[in-house]
Amino acid sequence: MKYVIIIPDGCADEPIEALGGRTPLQAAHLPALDRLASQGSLALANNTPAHLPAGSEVANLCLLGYDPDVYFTGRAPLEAAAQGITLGEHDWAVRCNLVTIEDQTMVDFTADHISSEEGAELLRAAQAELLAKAAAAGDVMASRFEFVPGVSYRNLLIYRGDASTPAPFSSDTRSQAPHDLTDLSVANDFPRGPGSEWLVRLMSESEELFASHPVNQKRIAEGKRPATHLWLWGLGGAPQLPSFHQRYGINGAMITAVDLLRGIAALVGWPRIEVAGATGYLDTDYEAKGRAAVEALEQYDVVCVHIEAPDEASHEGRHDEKIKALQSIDKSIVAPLCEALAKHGDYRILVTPDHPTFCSTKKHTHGMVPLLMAGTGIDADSQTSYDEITAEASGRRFDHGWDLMDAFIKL
Ligand SMILES: O=C(O)[C@@H](CO)OP(=O)(O)O
Repeated sequence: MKYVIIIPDGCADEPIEALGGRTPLQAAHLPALDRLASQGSLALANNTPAHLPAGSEVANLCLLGYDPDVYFTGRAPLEAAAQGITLGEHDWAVRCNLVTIEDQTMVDFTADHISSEEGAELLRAAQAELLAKAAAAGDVMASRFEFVPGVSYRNLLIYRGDASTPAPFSSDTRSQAPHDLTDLSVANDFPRGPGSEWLVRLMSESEELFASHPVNQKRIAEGKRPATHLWLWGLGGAPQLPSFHQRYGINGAMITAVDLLRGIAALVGWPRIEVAGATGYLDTDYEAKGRAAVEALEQYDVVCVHIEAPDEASHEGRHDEKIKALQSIDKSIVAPLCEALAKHGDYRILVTPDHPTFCSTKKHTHGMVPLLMAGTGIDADSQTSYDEITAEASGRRFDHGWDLMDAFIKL
C-alpha cells in the first residue's frame, strides 16, 4: 500500500465577502480535488487543542499522529532538528525572526522576506555585539547563547547549558508568534516568565544595532523594508518523538521548503527530499514538488508533501493569492500524484491543512480543518467537492487530530 499526505498549510478559511460569501477553497477551481472528494470521504479534524498555540508546530505534529500534549516542547526545537542540531538535557532552542517593527507595530514578521545572506550577516553582528562582548566582560550566560542562521527571516538562537548553568527558561516562559501580531501593537507581547529578561534584552538591543547596520541601509536604499529587530519566541527543550516506523510500521519521506516540517521529519525518522525551486512562499515551484513526490512514491511507503504558500497568502491577507496557490496545488501536485498512485495498486491519499489561517485577520486560528481521504478501503460519501462546508456536512469529526493518522493508515 502506498500512502500520500498533502498538507496545504493554513488553507482552511472562513467565508469572505469579496468572494461572494465563499471560502477560498470554495471559490478556487480544483478539479483534481473535486474528483477525489467524489471518490472518497470528507471529515473535520482539530489539530490545535485550545490550550496550545494555534501554530503549525502543534498542528503538524498532531496531523502526523503525535499528541502535542505528550510530544510538543516548542517550535524552535523542531526547527533545530532540521539543521541537525541535537539539543542536550540542559539546552534550549528559541525561534529568532528578523522583523520590521515601526512605532511599536509589527509591520512585517518577515522583514520583507529578507534574504538568507542578509539575515546571516545581521545575526553575525548580533552574536558579536550583543553576546560576545558581554561574554568577554565576564557574563557567563551570554557565552552560552548562539545565533544560528536559517532560511530568510526564520532563524534560531540556541542556549547550550549544563547541570551548573541550565537554561534559564521553563515551560512557564511565554512568548508570542510574530505572524500573529501583523499590524498590531507589540508593546504587550514581549516574552514573559522565567528567563524572558534575556530574550527581551536581545530583542531591545537589536533595535540600535540594526538601525545603523549596512545591510539595512542598503535595503532601505533599494526600497525594501529593513530588519529592525530580532523577535524571539517558540522556545523549548529537546523533544523525544518515537519514529513513524515505530508507530505505524511503515517508512515515509517529507517534501517541504520549511525547517519546521524538515525538523519534524528528521525527528520521526523520515528523510527530507530537497526540491530545487521550493521556496516556502508564493513563488514556490509547484510542478517540481509534484514531480519529486511522484518519484518518491517508487521508494517510500508514505510520501508527505507540505506546501507553505496558502498560509503565506493568508498572512498577507491576499485571498486572490490563496486561491492561486490552491489551484496550483490541485493542478501540479494533487493531479499528478493521483495519476501516479493509480499505477501503484493499493493506495490511500489524505489532503488536509494543519490549521486554519484567516485572510481577514492574517492570523492562524484554533478550530476544525476540512480533510479528504480517498483510496483503497475508503468508501465514498455523498460529497463532490473539498471545502470547509462539505467537510462539516459529512458529519465525521476527529476531535483529537492525532487520531486521524491511525484511521488513515490502519483503517
Ligand atoms: O515560519 C513561520 O514563521 C510561520 C509564518 O511564515 O509559518 P507558519 O505560519 O506555517 O507557522
